[in-house]
Amino acid sequence: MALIVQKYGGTSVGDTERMKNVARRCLAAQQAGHDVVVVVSAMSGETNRLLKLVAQITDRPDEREQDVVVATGEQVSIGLVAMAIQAQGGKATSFLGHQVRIVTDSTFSKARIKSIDAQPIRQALSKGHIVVVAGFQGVDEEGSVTTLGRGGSDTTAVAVAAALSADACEIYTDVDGVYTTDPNMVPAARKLERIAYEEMLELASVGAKVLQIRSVEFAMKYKVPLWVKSSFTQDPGTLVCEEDKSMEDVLVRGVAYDRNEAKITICGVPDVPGVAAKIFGPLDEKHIVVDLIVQNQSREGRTDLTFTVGKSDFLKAQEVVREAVKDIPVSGIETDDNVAKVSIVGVGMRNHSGVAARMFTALSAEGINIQMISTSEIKVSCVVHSKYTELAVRALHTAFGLDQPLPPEGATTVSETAALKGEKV
Ligand SMILES: Nc1ncnc2c1ncn2[C@@H]1O[C@H](COP(=O)(O)OP(=O)(O)O)[C@@H](O)[C@H]1O
Ligand SMILES: N[C@@H](CC(=O)OP(=O)(O)O)C(=O)O
Repeated sequence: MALIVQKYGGTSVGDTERMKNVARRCLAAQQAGHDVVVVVSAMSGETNRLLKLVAQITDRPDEREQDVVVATGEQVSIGLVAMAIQAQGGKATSFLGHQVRIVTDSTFSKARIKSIDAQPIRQALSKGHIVVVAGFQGVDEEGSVTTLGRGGSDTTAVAVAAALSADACEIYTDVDGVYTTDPNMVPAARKLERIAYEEMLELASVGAKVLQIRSVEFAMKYKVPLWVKSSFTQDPGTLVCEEDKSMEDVLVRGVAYDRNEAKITICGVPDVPGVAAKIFGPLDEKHIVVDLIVQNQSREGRTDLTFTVGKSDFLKAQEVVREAVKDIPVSGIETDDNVAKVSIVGVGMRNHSGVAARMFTALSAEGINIQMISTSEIKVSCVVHSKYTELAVRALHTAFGLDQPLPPEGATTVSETAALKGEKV
C-alpha cells in the first residue's frame, strides 16, 4: 500500500463530467490499495475569469484582495470533486488551504509555502477518506488568504506529497507527459520517458508551463518521485527523477518558449560603481523578478542596460525604474513587450561544445534576429521578436534532432557525442 498524491489541473476538472472522471480515477487508485490525496485546480478558464472581474473594478488591484478573489476558483472544484467521489460510493473530505495550514509568506499572488500541517490529512485518510485539497492557495501568518502564482496547484501537490512523505506525486494534465517541446505547438514533439529534476527545473523556468517551477524545486529538494500523466489516458507518463549517466548522452532534452516577458532598456547609464544596485535594488524590494540582464562594454563612460521582467510586472517595473533613475543621469528608457524567449535545455550540454553556435545558426537560417542571450550550464536562451516564437521553436526542435524518434532509454547518441565532444558552451 502506498500513499499517493494526485493533482488534477484546470482542464482535467474543466466540467462536471471531467470531475466525475477524476473521481473514478481517485477511487480506482484507492481500490488498488492506496491512500489517496487529490489536489485540484480551479475549472479551466475560471482563474482568468476571476482576474477579469478584478480588472473591471480596478487596474491597480490591492494584491491581498485580489488573492481573496482568485482563490475562490479552487473552493468550487474541491467541493464538487469530493461530492463526485461520494456520489460514486466513496468517502471524501475537502480542505481549503487554511484548513490544512498551508502557511505561506505574505507575498500576495506569488506566495511561497513555508509549512503544511499533515495531521488533518492523515486523520481523514485513516478513516478511509480520499482527501481533496485546494491547490494554489495558502494562508499567511496573519491569517490572510494567499495564492502561489499561476500554475501553483502543482506546487501545492508536491509540497503536500513532501509533507506526507508520499510514495509518489502524480500530476494529471491534458498531455500524457513531458514532451521535447510543447506538443500543442509542435506536432513533431516527442514524449520523454524520464527527465532529470534539473532539466525539468530549467524547462519550467524558461516557460514550459507543464509544471510550475517551484513544484520541481520542492520535488528535487525532498526527492519526491514526480510523474506527469494524462487524466484522459492510461499512458505511464513521464518520470521526473534524479539525473543518471545515460541522460548526459542526449545533448538537448527540450525546447521551451515564454511569451510572458517584456524588455526594458535604460540607455546611457553612467558606467560607475553602484548604479546597477540603485536600479535592481528597488525592483527587488517590490518583489519584481528580473530575468535576463545584459550590460554592454561602456563607450565614453556610458552604457545601455537591458533586462526582462514578467509581463504582469511590466508596468510596475517601469514605474520603479523611472523613480530609481531620477537621480541618475541616463539618456532614456525604452520598453518593448513584443518579445519572446526561446530556450534549449539538456544536461548533455555540460560535456559538449558547439551547442550555442548550433542554436544561433538555426535561428539565423530562419532570418530571426537575436536580441539578448543568456546561458547556464545546461541551458541557452535567446530573446527574439514575439512574431518568430513558433518558427524559432520548430527550427530549434529540428536542428537538435528532436523531430526524430528518441533513442531507447540508456542508448548513447554516438555520432552526436563524437561530433560535438570538446569544451563547454
Ligand atoms: N514540454 C512540454 N511538455 C508537455 N506539455 C507542455 C510542454 N511545454 C508546454 N506544455 C503545455 O503545458 C500544458 C499543460 O499545462 P497546463 O495547461 O498548466 O495544465 P493544467 O491545467 O492541467 O495544469 C500542455 O497542454 C502543453 O500545451
Ligand atoms: N488555478 C490556478 C492554479 C493552477 O495551478 O491551475 P492549473 O493547474 O490549471 O495550471 C491557475 O489558473 O493558475
